Amino acid sequence: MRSSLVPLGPPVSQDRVITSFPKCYTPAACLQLREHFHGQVSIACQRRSTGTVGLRLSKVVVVGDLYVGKTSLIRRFCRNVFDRNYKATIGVDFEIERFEVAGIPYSLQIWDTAGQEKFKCIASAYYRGAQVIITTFDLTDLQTLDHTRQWLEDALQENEPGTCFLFLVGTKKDLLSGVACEQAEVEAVRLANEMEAEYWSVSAKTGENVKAFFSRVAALAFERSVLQDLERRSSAWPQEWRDIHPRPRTVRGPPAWVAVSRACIRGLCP
Ligand SMILES: Nc1nc2c(ncn2[C@@H]2O[C@H](COP(=O)(O)OP(=O)(O)OP(=O)(O)O)[C@@H](O)[C@H]2O)c(=O)[nH]1
Ligand SMILES: [Mg+2]
Repeated sequence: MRSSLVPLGPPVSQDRVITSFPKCYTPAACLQLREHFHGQVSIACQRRSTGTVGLRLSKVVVVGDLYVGKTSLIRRFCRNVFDRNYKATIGVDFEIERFEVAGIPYSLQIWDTAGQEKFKCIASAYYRGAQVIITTFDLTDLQTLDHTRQWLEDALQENEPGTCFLFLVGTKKDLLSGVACEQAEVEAVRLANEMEAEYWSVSAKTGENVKAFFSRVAALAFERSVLQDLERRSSAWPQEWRDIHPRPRTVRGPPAWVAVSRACIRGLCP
């Protein structure tokens, strides 16, 4: 069903509509194995009770060494183009990508940062407030994988602990044969687990896994945004109502405090 909450601009294109929870790349390095939305999120979406989630932009920051293919990955996803010529990113750039997730409009603001050392101080000023950090490396150059720890550390430093989803992405998958790719992936999966990140291999040149990857990012970020919104709204209940009616673990029907407030409006409360 199309959402009635689309706030701005033309309708979301059909290939940005996410109805079922996208699968991970490999269960060996996966942020969550569920293949459906969290129960509370599904119910909130069905009821169109997702608060301001549809009106906000969730920030995604892409970091990694120069030349690993950050810009190419973002341009493949957002514009469906690939340029074989290298043009270094100077500082930062961003794209806004609109989705519809479980019937609710949802937007990602995807920040492309410079990998060159001389631009790092400009780029790092934009790490703050990230909901998702995507750390990238080149599958054909495992030195760039070694550097991902530092990139991640720098990005995490600007954010509150535990507030970001982390992804580790190997780029240029088209340049590796089956066995070489598998070997690189074993290393990467090991590191992803240490980082508590989800692992993906992609190719901006062929487009392999690019849409699946960003759909996964959007679905996970959306789900967390809705859960946070539900949490925020329920913790905004007046304290005395929360004492009498503890927050329900699952949203079935209007929450308890709605019934209480309706009763109060009708003059039935003490
Ligand atoms: N074969 C192949 N080449 C790629 C792929 N992705 C990027 N490239 C090439 O790798 C080079 C660097 O790509 P960019 O996307 O500009 O790299 P970047 O990480 O944004 O670099 P900085 O902006 O300097 O940090 C370019 O020549 C791209 O054409 C890919 O998936 N396959
Ligand atoms: Mg770039």
